Amino acid sequence: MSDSLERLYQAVLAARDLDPATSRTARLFQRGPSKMAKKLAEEAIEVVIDAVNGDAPAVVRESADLLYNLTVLWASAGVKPEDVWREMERRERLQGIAEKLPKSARKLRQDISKELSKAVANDATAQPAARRRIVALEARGLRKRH
Ligand SMILES: N=c1c2ncn([C@@H]3O[C@H](COP(=O)(O)OP(=O)(O)OP(=O)(O)O)[C@@H](O)[C@H]3O)c2ncn1[C@@H]1O[C@H](COP(=O)(O)O)[C@@H](O)[C@H]1O
Repeated sequence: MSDSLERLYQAVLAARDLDPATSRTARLFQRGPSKMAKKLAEEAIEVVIDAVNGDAPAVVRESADLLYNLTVLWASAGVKPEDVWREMERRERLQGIAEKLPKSARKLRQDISKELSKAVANDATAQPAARRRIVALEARGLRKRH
């Protein structure tokens, strides 16, 4: 799939400067990111409607339109397909690591990050409770890295 999207992305880049009268892509670039975003959102809704209606062939067609409009928006935003593949691979690795963590450790890390982000969100100095929560976490043997 990534090959097809990469070829489409290159075709979109090539069409960007064509005559808007004959190239939809050139017309989208001429009309700018808000028009691109509107078209992408419309296509996403069309995919949803066809999926809810159980119309698989229509989902296929609208998904192709959706991916086309997404690559146009990527090009406009300066995003390359490989940027997205890299992010997906990063998440895959994270998921892999998370799955390897023992449940207790993973749950504990989730508790810690929740507590610490709460403490950061509030003004920790003015919120003694937040400090107490962090101290409590430290007491559970989770020393800050120095
Ligand atoms: N992959 C696509 C592609 N997929 C979908 N579309 C267009 O996107 C539209 C999406 O369906 P819509 O129902 O929203 O379109 P519509 O009914 O015409 O509605 P409006 O957008 O006109 O309001 C369709 O009209 C398709 O023509 C595409 N247009 C171009 N490409 C490729 O983009 C490259 C550049 O082509 P040009 O834009 O024609 O230069 C080429 O490689 C093309 O194959």
